[in-house]
Parts: sequence; structure tokens; C-alpha cells
Amino acid sequence: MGRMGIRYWMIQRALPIYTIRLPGTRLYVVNTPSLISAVQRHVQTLSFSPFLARAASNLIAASKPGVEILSQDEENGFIPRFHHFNHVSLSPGRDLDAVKKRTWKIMASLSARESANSPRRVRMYEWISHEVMMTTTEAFYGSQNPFRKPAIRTAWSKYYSGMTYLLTGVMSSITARQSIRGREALVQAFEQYYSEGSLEDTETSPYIKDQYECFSQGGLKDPDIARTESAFSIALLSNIMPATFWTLYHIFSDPVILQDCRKEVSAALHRGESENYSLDLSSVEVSCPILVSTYTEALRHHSTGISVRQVLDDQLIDDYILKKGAIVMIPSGMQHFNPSIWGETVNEFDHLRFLGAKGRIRSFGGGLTLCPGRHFATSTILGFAASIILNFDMQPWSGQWVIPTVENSSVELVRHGGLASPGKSAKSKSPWKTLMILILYVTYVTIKL
Ligand code: HEM
Repeated sequence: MGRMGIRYWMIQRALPIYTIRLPGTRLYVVNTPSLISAVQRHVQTLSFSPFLARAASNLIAASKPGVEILSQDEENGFIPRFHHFNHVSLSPGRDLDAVKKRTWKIMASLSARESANSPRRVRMYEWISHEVMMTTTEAFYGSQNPFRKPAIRTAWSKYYSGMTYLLTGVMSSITARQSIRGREALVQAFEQYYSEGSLEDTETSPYIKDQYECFSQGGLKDPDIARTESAFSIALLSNIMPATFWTLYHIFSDPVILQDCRKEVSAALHRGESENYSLDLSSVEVSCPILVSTYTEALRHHSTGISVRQVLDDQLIDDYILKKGAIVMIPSGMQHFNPSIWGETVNEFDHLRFLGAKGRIRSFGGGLTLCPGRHFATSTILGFAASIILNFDMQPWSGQWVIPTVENSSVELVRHGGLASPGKSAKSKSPWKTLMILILYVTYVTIKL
């Protein structure tokens, strides 16, 4: 199932709900907004917790006592407490402000670092994802950030690439050997991070410090905390990197979108005393509605995530009975390409679509498991996009922009698999690898913190 092409899901779009029978189980795929709301309301009978329990052993590979703790979903158990912690700490407030400020500070140095006087050739996805990975992990983990080491960045990519196989737990020691190696290297790096006192470092974000407290108060020991942190780093990075790529891809590949966004971001600049211009990154979400709309439209186009729930008891939703033991799936892409929600232009990339926002996107999931990282992700992506728009020009090396294909992208059957990354093309010529030129743009600005 995890390897089914996106085309399969599109064909089934017309049905409000349908069943896929598999040996020993059945899957319900839910497509209409009213049924989705009903699924999300029945949190007791349609639960995500069984998947977390499976992830604790298959993906995180926690110790036996660790798996027991990570699977507690009763009131005051680990799952609801961690869930609550995330939703409080990553919502607007002290912890989020601290991590955002650090993100912007790091971003501000990007233009200075990259601004060689002559054009530079880079692979677009690699360059963007590297910058976003470093900015995000520096902001969260501080000056002892394990991701400063190239070997740890490689370990993370390996771990992530085999996630689907790890989660199934079927012969993963063979099917996900590289991924397990990556995970273990990452776990070791986080163990070292804790043992070297990185949590006391003033540069480490309050979120990471409080998260450690939440884990240890829940009863987890350091080796299991390092494992859980390694899995958290997948939630932290796996979607924000492709989401930034797609946002910038759409902006730079269309002169109209680039002009609209650049005009808007330029108008948000403040002129300082010494003729310098600066951009207040904290205001971008409010002062740049076209950029926000472009970003939201990029999420609408490129989300492939599927929310999953296990049916713990027979449950009636509207006229449909969901049988105990089955799995419910809500593919976000079906909502995003439903003509009855988005109208005739559903398949077009309309960067102004969300100026008068009609429909709602599901890129961050919904209900009880709505992504708590959405505020951080949104401000980071918008801030990054704004600083690139102001400081750089990008041109495809081949002279022509070609949309990267995700035809052969797998639909991630994991909780956090939200955005399709480019580059899984079966075609020999991978367009996303097109070499890009970066040229310093005329308006060189500093970025206000
Ligand atoms: C564009 C970037 C992102 C996208 C598209 C995204 C998407 C998602 C989705 C689809 C879910 C599952 C929701 C469901 O099952 O209904 C989720 C959960 C989660 N996300 Fe994100 N995410 C992003 C960035 C982040 C970031 C930056 C963080 C951390 C700062 C984060 C932390 C989490 C966590 C902890 C959960 C589990 C929530 C819970 O059940 O308690 N995400 N995300």
C-alpha cells in the first residue's frame, strides 16, 4: 500500500468512503469533509495510539520498558501528556518565540554567507533542504547541534528513507538495513548530546530542554530519550524541507509569481538610518498575504500525507459502520484536488487562491493529531522564502524550468509523511537535479530580528 502511486488514490477520489480488503484486515479510505470530521470526533474508538505503540518498537526501537511508556494512552499516560506538551510549547508563546528568534538570526546570516560576487551553481533541492535542515536544527539544538556533523546528516537521511519499511516491522533488518544503521548513529549522537551537558547550554532552545523534562518525567531513561528524540527529528525536518523547496520552486519558476511576491516583500522593508533596508521577519505572515497564499497553494499541490486511525470498537459514522480492527485512512491529496471544494481551477497553481480563502487544506492533518509544529514551520518557510526572494535570483542551468515529477513517489503511510519530495522520478533525467544559478539580487538587505 505504501508504494501505491498517487494515481491510484486520484482514481478513487469520487467515492465518499470505500473499503480495501486485505488478508486479515480491511482499510476504510475516507474522502468527504463531513465524514472526515466525524472520524476526527470519535477519538476514543478511532484512535491513533495503536500506531504510536507500533512506532515505539518498530521505528524507535525503544527498550521493553520504553515501549510500555511510549504506548500509554490512558488519561495522564505518556501519549496524551506528550501531545499536550507539544501543543502548548509549539503554540504562540515563550518557547516558540525563542526558537523563531534564533531561526531568524541564523537565516539573517544566510545571504551574507552565500553572497559570493559571482553566480553560484547548486542543486536546488539539496541546497534548500540543507539550509533549512541547518537553520532548524541550530535553532532547536543550539551550539552542540548534532547535525553540524555531515555524518549525522547522512545518518538522518538514511533513517528517514527507510521509515516505511521500519514501520511495517516485517523483516526490517533486511529491508531497512541502511535505515537502522542511520538510526543507531543518530541515537548515539543524541546520547552524546545529553551526556555532554548540551541541555544546559544557553543556545539550546527552551523547547528541547522542556521536552527532555517531559520525557524523563514520563519515566524514559536517556537511551530511550535519545531514540525518541531521533524520531522527533524526523517530524521536525521531513516536511519542512520539501515544503520550502516547493514554495520557492513555484515562486522562481513563474515570473508573475516572482514579481508579485518580490513587490510585496520589498514593500514590507523598513529603511534604516544609514540607508540600509531591513525586513522584520516576524511581520511577514501579516504583511505578505500573496507570499502566504503562494506557500499555502504549494502545500495544497504537494501534500501526500495520510492520517490513519485504528478502529478500536465498531463505530457508526453517518450511515457507515466501521468494523473493529480495521484501519481508517484520510489521504490529504484527495481533499486538495476535490473540484467541489476548489472549483474548476482545482488543478492549476493559483498563487492568489488563498487571498480570499475558501477551502481549508489538510497538509498539517486534523483533529486531535493536528501538527503542533505548523506555526514554526510556517514562519520558517515564509522567512526563508522572503530572504531568498529579496537577496537572490535563481535560474535553471538548462534555461528552462521543468516541474519535478512525483509520479513515482510513494504515499507515505506514516503519521508524519506530509509532503512529497522531488527526485523519486523513474525517468533517467531527474529534472530536480537541474543545476541552478544563484545570482545576488540587487536589493541587498539585512534582516531585522
Ligand atoms: C511543512 C511542514 C510540516 C508539515 C506539512 C507537517 C505535517 C504533519 C502531519 C500531517 C501530522 C500528522 C497529523 C495527523 O495525523 O492528523 C503531523 C504531526 C506532527 N508534527 Fe508536523 N508537519 C510539519 C512540520 C513540523 C515541525 C517543524 C514540527 C516540530 C517543530 C512538527 C511536529 C509534529 C509532531 C510532534 C506531530 C505529532 C503530533 C501529535 O500527535 O501529538 N511538524 N505533522
